[in-house]
Formats: sequence, structure tokens, C-alpha cells
Amino acid sequence: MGLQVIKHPLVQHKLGLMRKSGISTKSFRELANELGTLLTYEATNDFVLESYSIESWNGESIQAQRLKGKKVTVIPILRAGIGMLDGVLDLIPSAKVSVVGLYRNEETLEPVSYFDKFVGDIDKRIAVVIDPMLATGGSMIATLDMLKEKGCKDIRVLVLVSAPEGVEAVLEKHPDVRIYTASLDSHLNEQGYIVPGLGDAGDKIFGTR
Ligand SMILES: O=P(O)(O)OC[C@H]1O[C@H](OP(=O)(O)OP(=O)(O)O)[C@H](O)[C@@H]1O
Ligand SMILES: O=c1cc[nH]c(=O)[nH]1
Ligand SMILES: [Mg+2]
Repeated sequence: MGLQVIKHPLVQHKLGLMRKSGISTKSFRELANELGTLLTYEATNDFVLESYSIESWNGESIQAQRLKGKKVTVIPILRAGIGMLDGVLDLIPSAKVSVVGLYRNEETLEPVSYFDKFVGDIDKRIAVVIDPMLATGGSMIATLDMLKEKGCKDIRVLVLVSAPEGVEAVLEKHPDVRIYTASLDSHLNEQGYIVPGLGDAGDKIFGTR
């Protein structure tokens, strides 16, 4: 399905604000959620509708539209994914939340799993994975492997900033997944950080830097 870079002016403006050095935890958190909302808007534009009858304000019976079909589970990758969660739930308030806990080993850059909790009917839901950063792709691939093992078929990934190396790795292993991102950045540095990137998104959201 591939990669979609969301070029919307509001997305690009907010991402620019997030890249500034010295940004406060409060501002970084607010912008991560706002971008979570905007990426959700784009990633749901093919959701299926059905018509149904309602009685309108003047007593007439009219046709309205409502969402039909599969429900959603949102999967934040801990910790940093939590920073986008409220923004996503603003648009899909009835979504169930599954959680994947992973951190990246600083030397090997390999993902280390420490927690997961999935909703029971996850195989019947559209899965929306959220994480601000897609760097080597290791954390995302590990998450997608878990979701596929649980039977997920329709999986969408929302990331604020992605690196070409990570996107290529994810799509090579999981070509059926759709990735929505605010930016495809230049490259990874020697420590595996995205350039120009955002720095350590988890630390900035939780104030641990
Ligand atoms: O594509 P990758 O090379 O796997 O790197 C990306 C991962 O690294 C960051 O998490 P981190 O390990 O810093 O954990 P945190 O969210 O707890 O800070 C980020 O939020 C992604 O989950
Ligand atoms: O640039 C990066 C890479 C991984 N994790 C981050 O938080 N930032
Ligand atoms: Mg981190």
C-alpha cells in the first residue's frame, strides 16, 4: 500500500514548530496530539459509510450517513506513541486501545519488548499504529509482526517523522501496510537518530530529557 506524506499546510506548519530547539514539553506534547488528529483525518478518508433514516429538526424523515463496518483499535508504541493518542481519539472516540511496549537498545538499535496488551477482538478491527518516530523501522516491524500474528488485516501506521531507511525496511517486510507521515526526512545519523528529525521524541513528550 505504501507511504503517504501529508503535505497539508497545517501539518507542515506544526511539524516545523516541533523541530525548533528548546521547545517546551507542553508545546511538543500539544503539537504531537494535534498532528495525531490531522494524520488520523487523512488515514480514515476511505472508511465506509451507509445511509440510514433519521427524523430531522422539522419532523421530516431524511437520509443521513454513518460509519459502517469494522471498528478501530489504536495501538500506541510505548512510550512516545502515547503522545499522539489523545489527538487520535479526538476523531475516533469509540476506538479501543491496544498497547505495545518497546524500547530501542541504544547500542544495537534493536527493539526490546517489555509489555503488550491487545483488545480481544483485534483481528476484526482496523489497526491504527501510532508512534512519532520511524527510524530504523525495527520497533514498527516488531509491532506489525505482533499484529499480523493476532490476525490483523487492515493496518495503518501514523508517524510524525520517518527515515527512508525505516520506511524501506517496513514496506519490504509488510508491503500491505499503509504509512501516513508528516515528513520523510533525509537520513539516520550514526546513533540511529533521524536527521533533521525531532531528537528523542519520548524524552520530549515525557519531559525526561
Ligand atoms: O525505528 P526504530 O529504530 O525502532 O526507532 C524508533 C523508536 O524509537 C523511539 O522509541 P524509544 O526506543 O526511544 O522508546 P521511548 O518511546 O520509550 O522513548 C520511537 O518512539 C520509536 O518507538
Ligand atoms: O530520531 C529518533 C530516532 C528514534 N527515536 C527517537 O525518539 N528519535
Ligand atoms: Mg525515546
